[in-house]
Amino acid sequence: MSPANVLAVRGLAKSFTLHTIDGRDVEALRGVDLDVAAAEHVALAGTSGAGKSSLLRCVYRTYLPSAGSILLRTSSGLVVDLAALSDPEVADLRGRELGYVSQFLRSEPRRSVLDVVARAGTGRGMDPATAREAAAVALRRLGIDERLWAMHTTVLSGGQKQRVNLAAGTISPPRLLLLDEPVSALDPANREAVLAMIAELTEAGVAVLSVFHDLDAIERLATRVVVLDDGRVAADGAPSHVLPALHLEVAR
Ligand SMILES: Nc1ncnc2c1ncn2[C@@H]1O[C@H](COP(=O)(O)OP(=O)(O)OP(=O)(O)O)[C@@H](O)[C@H]1O
Repeated sequence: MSPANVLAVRGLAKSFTLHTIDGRDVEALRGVDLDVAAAEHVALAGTSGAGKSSLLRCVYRTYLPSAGSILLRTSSGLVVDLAALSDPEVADLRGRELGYVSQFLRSEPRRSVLDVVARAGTGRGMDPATAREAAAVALRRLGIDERLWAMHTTVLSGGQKQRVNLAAGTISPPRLLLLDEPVSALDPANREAVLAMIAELTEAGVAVLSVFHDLDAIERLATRVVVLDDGRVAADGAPSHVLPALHLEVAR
């Protein structure tokens, strides 16, 4: 693994057996190689079903890969293979090294907005008072009105849930941030605020691997674009090289 890389994925494969439909296998990933360095934002692109979300979920180890390695260089310089770690080892790394923000907030009944974000902070080793302060900063930053902080997350709108999710996922910047459609439910002003925050995280040295459906967000944030096609890497290069072809595909 090159010393510059935070993440090095090699030969990653993931298949699903559809037990309820004649037991057939779906191959979501068929041998993906991909690197992400510190302060680099790699955006995954490709048509629906190409394997983008499956790749993020394998890296976060929501999915156990079928084959291949997912090497992560931790803050201490140690290189670990996420594909081979036990669940408790992965859970430990999730707190300190890996952040994952999807488009959906896991609704936690009877837990307030401030609690949900502060708990993400204590999960990353902050003491409770510091975590509440950091949660307040993150919520303000993402434009969540203070009147909502005591409310249960279940009553929030889709866009509010998405921003609470982002506040929790970035309360203390992880080494590798995985983003799956983080602005899909946001109005233009909040979308701008979130895109600016993501750009700042990259500038601060966080390695980002993302999925955005809109090419404008990719154009603004990505330092590199990796195009997946049917579970394989079809292109990997600078946005200025890869995006024109994607624009043409969208226009078709
Ligand atoms: N949990 C699962 N069980 C069975 N099949 C799955 C599962 N997750 C993904 N797949 C299949 O894997 C393939 C890749 O799906 P994936 O969600 O990774 O694609 P994607 O590129 O993120 O698509 P989209 O842009 O529509 O979100 C698809 O054929 C999908 O049906």
